[in-house]
Amino acid sequence: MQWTLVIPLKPLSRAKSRLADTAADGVRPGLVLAFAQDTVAAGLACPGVVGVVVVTDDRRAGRELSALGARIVPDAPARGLNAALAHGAEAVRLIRPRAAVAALNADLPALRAEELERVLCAAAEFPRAFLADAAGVGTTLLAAGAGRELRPGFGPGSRVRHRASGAEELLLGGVDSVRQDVDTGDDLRAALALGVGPYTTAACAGLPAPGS
Ligand SMILES: Nc1nc2c(ncn2[C@@H]2O[C@H](COP(=O)(O)OP(=O)(O)OP(=O)(O)O)[C@@H](O)[C@H]2O)c(=O)[nH]1
Ligand SMILES: C=C(OP(=O)(O)O)C(=O)O
Repeated sequence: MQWTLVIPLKPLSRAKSRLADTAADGVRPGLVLAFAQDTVAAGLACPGVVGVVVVTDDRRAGRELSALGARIVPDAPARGLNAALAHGAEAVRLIRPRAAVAALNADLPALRAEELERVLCAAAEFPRAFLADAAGVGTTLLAAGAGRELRPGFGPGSRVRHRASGAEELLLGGVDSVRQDVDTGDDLRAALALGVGPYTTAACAGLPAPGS
């Protein structure tokens, strides 16, 4: 199965507020952009991925991520994360009505293409499927096969919501890079331990050691 990823991204100046202790206001937007660049680059490097759509109103992010090969869709609904994801999936299916779509957070700086490939192969066995985040309470990926509505229920505690929605939980091991979202300084330290991509490596060079 060939997947189109739908990646939501808040305006950089407002994103990742929980990283304020780790990255000051002046540098946090660049760090958030770097997370998104590493996420998009790994997504595009995944053999099962035919395209990446980023739903964002941020002009700088739009420019940089489209230079990597993503298609940028404005966050026209402006009604939060799940409305943005539903809108992105619709934009994909206006062009390819039978597209399989997978929503993926933009904060996965350690994402590895081969691990994403394993998750998408597993998701292809079900009409809808999701992967829980490293903390075990949220979700990093929600997939919907051809002809299936995405029905995103992201946000705090989304793991139980996605399970209750009938999506299959993917209980795979060895896909830590797909689970490791970064909300806090501790998350960033965990992602650095897994090994982050080149954009985040460069953006972290000027930061104090996370958690110090
Ligand atoms: N397009 C769009 N993306 C969103 C919106 N809200 C959240 N996101 C993105 O959804 C993903 C998951 O959101 P969070 O992990 O809560 O990120 P965040 O809102 O930047 O983080 P905090 O400020 O710490 O809550 C990230 O990629 C965000 O950039 C929204 O209203 N529109
Ligand atoms: C968006 C989510 O949560 P967080 O803000 O913790 O990344 C989620 O897990 O659905």
